[in-house]
Amino acid sequence: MEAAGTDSDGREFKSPDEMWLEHTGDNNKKTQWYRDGVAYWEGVEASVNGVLGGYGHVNDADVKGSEGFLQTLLAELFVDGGIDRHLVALDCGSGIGRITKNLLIRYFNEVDLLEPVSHFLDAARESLLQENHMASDKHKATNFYCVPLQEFTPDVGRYDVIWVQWCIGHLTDDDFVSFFNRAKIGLKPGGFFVLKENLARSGFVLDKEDRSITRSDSYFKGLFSRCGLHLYNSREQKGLPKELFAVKMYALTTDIPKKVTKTRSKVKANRPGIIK
Ligand SMILES: C[S@@+](CC[C@H](N)C(=O)[O-])C[C@H]1O[C@@H](n2cnc3c(N)ncnc32)[C@H](O)[C@@H]1O
Repeated sequence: MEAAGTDSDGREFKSPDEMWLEHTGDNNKKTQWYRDGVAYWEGVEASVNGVLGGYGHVNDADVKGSEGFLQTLLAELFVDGGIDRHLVALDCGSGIGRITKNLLIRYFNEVDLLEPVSHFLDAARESLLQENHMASDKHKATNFYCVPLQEFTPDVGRYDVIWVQWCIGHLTDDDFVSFFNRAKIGLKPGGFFVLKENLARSGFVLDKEDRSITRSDSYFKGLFSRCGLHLYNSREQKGLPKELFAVKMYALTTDIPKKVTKTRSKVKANRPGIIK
């Protein structure tokens, strides 16, 4: 990966390798990088506005965009949109459980959440367990893991979908690749990843405040191929304020998937269904 990038002070780096070497080049620096990232979020209020960096009002557009993409994927990849399957998702870097609460819990029978910042995860647990109580036991938040992505290995074959949104920028390239390689074993046969992230126009932008990087589309594609992942589909998020980075959703599979064939008589039933 050779494209040049900048940091939030406008300093230029010739390549990501130059930047990674400077910030995470030995074990001490790397430990500090991850500590600083978590410390930043520990100082942020556990609210939608907090996890969205003061842009709480983009929540609805974000959820709508994600829902459209998820519906397409479920309809194309799972028989009858997965309606006859016990669907399980993992929400990575879940923050306060915004995505689980507004989207995943309606489509999946179980959702696990992974988040390294304990006051975010506590807020998620509180609001989702309340929902569990009110809803039928056919869909619920099940496990709450307080660990960072770079230290997490999922149970074998538990998940239909592993959702990774607005958190992978905290991981170095090597940890990005090893996370996805470990996480592959957590997918059921036919399961997939959704990665939803900000995009730099080219190269990368390092945010020195929260210790994260925003990668470009081609930077991501280089990493997907290092992970041995297949890019099944992608879609740009619409309706975000112009001053924000562009946002893209990627659906990634471990193999080239076969689209589910729909018979004529089943066409009507073949749409994604919300679990009731
Ligand atoms: C911008 S917030 C997004 C939260 C959530 N994904 C959402 O969209 O509402 C970034 C999240 O990444 C989490 N995070 C920071 N470092 C992480 C790491 N190493 N592994 C996993 N998550 C991390 C933060 O604690 C925070 O909850």
